[in-house]
Amino acid sequence: MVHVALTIAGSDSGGGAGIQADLKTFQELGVFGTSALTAVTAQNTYGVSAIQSMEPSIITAQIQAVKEDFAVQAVKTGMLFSAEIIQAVAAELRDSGIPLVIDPVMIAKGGASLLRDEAVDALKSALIPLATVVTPNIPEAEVLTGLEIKSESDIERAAEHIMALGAQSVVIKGGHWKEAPFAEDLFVGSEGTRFSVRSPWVDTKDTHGTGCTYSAALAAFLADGESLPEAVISAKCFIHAAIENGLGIGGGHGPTNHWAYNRKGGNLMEGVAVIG
Ligand SMILES: Nc1ncnc2c1ncn2[C@@H]1O[C@H](COP(=O)(O)OP(=O)(O)OP(=O)(O)O)[C@@H](O)[C@H]1O
Ligand SMILES: Cc1ncc(CO)c(N)n1
Repeated sequence: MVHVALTIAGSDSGGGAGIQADLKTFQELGVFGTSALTAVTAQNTYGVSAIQSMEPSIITAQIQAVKEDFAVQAVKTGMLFSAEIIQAVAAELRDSGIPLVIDPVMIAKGGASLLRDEAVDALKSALIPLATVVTPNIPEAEVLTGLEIKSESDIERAAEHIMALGAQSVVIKGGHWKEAPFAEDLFVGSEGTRFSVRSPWVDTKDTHGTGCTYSAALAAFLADGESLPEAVISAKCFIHAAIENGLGIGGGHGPTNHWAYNRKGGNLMEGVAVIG
């Protein structure tokens, strides 16, 4: 039977990030995509020009409508914007028993804020404790932990800190740490599981929506029954193929190529290595 995943995220009119990236990723991975829209952004590859968030009650209603009808096998959250929205989403996900990927989206590539400053506390206290896995980039990990991340040991410390907030596991994505020799993500799970997944850097400006696409792929592989460590590795393979085969559309930070993984053929792990 087909597996069902739910994304709770904002709309990116430019189609490279947000709910559009999530649904394209689910589709490519053979998972039936459902959605609860948290906000509408007017956005393209240059940046965000307007944001309108949804009323929490309509977000709750969307999640309930999906949950009442489908056996959802994985949920991911993206842009949540306000503390009220985070509380509404957390109330629907608490005790659901469904694997939950939290991408703690804060700032768009062009600098626009997708999460109000005062919502960070709600994210930490209400949502992160429900997470199967949290997937911050390095600036997001700094905001969540209050730590300054300058080295590999800082990344490890930040991961432990996020686990201490109650998350079952964390992936700290290395896409913003350009001085590192590889684009390397650290996974830390329960019972001491810890490894890194790395790929060569792709020299491109077309990285709009990499985090959304990555976390959607992670949710899709979980919905499909992969174990968490397997899904972390598979999601890296998906995003690496998507970045490596950029589409060259849009004048700013262009979107990634959601078709690339399926069109790759041969060894899907090519270019990706697991360390530790
Ligand atoms: N230039 C690159 N080359 C190869 N891999 C990359 C590159 N940039 C990012 N990645 C990988 O893409 C994934 C997403 O990481 P990143 O840190 O860019 O997320 P993000 O900042 O949340 O993305 P966004 O905010 O654009 O949605 C990670 O697996 C990271 O290692
Ligand atoms: C709607 C939306 N969600 C997430 C991101 C982060 O990439 C974005 N740019 N736009």
